[in-house]
Amino acid sequence: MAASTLRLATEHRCFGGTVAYYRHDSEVCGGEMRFSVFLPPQAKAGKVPVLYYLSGLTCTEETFQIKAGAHRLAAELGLMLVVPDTSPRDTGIPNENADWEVGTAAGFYLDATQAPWAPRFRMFSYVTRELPELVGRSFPARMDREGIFGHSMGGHGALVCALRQPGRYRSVSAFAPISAPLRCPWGQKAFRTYLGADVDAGKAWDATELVRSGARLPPLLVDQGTSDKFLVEQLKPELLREACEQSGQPLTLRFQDGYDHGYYFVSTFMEDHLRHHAAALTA
Ligand SMILES: N[C@@H](CCC(=O)N[C@@H](CS)C(=O)NCC(=O)O)C(=O)O
Repeated sequence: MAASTLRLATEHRCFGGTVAYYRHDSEVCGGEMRFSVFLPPQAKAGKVPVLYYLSGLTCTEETFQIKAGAHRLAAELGLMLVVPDTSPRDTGIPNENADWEVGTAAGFYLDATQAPWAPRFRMFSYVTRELPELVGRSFPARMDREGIFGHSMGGHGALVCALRQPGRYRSVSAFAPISAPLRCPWGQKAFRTYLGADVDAGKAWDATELVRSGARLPPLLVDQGTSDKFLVEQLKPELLREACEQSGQPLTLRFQDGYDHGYYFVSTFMEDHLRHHAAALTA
C-alpha cells in the first residue's frame, strides 16, 4: 500500500477551531484506519503542539470528541488533539467482534505477535509511528512537542507508548488506566490472545513491569475514581504506585471520591490533564 492519503469523513467548526474525522489506508495495520483531530484556532497561524488521546475498550475515534469536554480549553491553550480508533475494524479475522474485551475496539495499543491478529493488530506501531508521520505531513503540527494521555485501556496505552520511547513525549497522563495488565483479567486475556502464553513477552507491554525494570516517564499524572466498578479487579493503580515508588518515578496519583469509570469522570478532570500537558508542551 502506498503512503496514506487522508479521506475526510466529516468536519465541524468547534470553539473557533475544527473537529474532523478521517479515514486512510494504513500500511502498518494493513487496512483502513480511522482517527479524529481537533485543530485549535492557533493552527490557522502556525504550528501547534500535538496531544494524542488513546481511548478505552468499546470506544471509537468519536467517543472522546463527543464526551470528554476538552475543546474549549484545548482551543484556549492551543493544543491539537489527535484521537485514533481503538483497533482496526472489519479485518475479516474470525470472531473479531465476538468479545468486547479482545478484537475490535480492544487493540490494547500493542503489536500482536500471534495468529490471526499479528498482521493487523499493530496499534503501537500505528499510534507511535504511522499516525504521527501522517499528522506531521497533513496538519500544522509541532512534531517536536508531543504529549500523550488516555483512559482505561488507553491510559495504559499512553503509559506504554511513553515508557517504550524514552524522551519522545514531553508530557504523559492517564484516567483510570489498566495499571498492570499481566495481573488483571482484561490484560491477561488480551496479552494471551495477542502475544501468546509467554509472560516475559507480556512484560515488555506492561506499564508496571516497565517502570519496575527502570523505564522512565515525564512526571506522571493519574486520576482514578473511587466508585469505578473496575478499580479493584482490573485497574489496580496501587501496583503502578508501588513500582513508581520503588524506582523513583514521579507520580501524582489522585483518588477522586465517588467518581465512576465513565466520561462523567473523565470530563470532570479533563481541565487538570490539559493544563498538565500544556505546561510541558507550550513552555
Ligand atoms: N462494556 C463494558 C464497559 C466498557 C467500558 O466501560 N468502556 C469504557 C472504557 S474501558 C468507556 O469509555 N466506554 C465508553 C463510554 O463510556 O462512552 C461493560 O459492559 O461494563
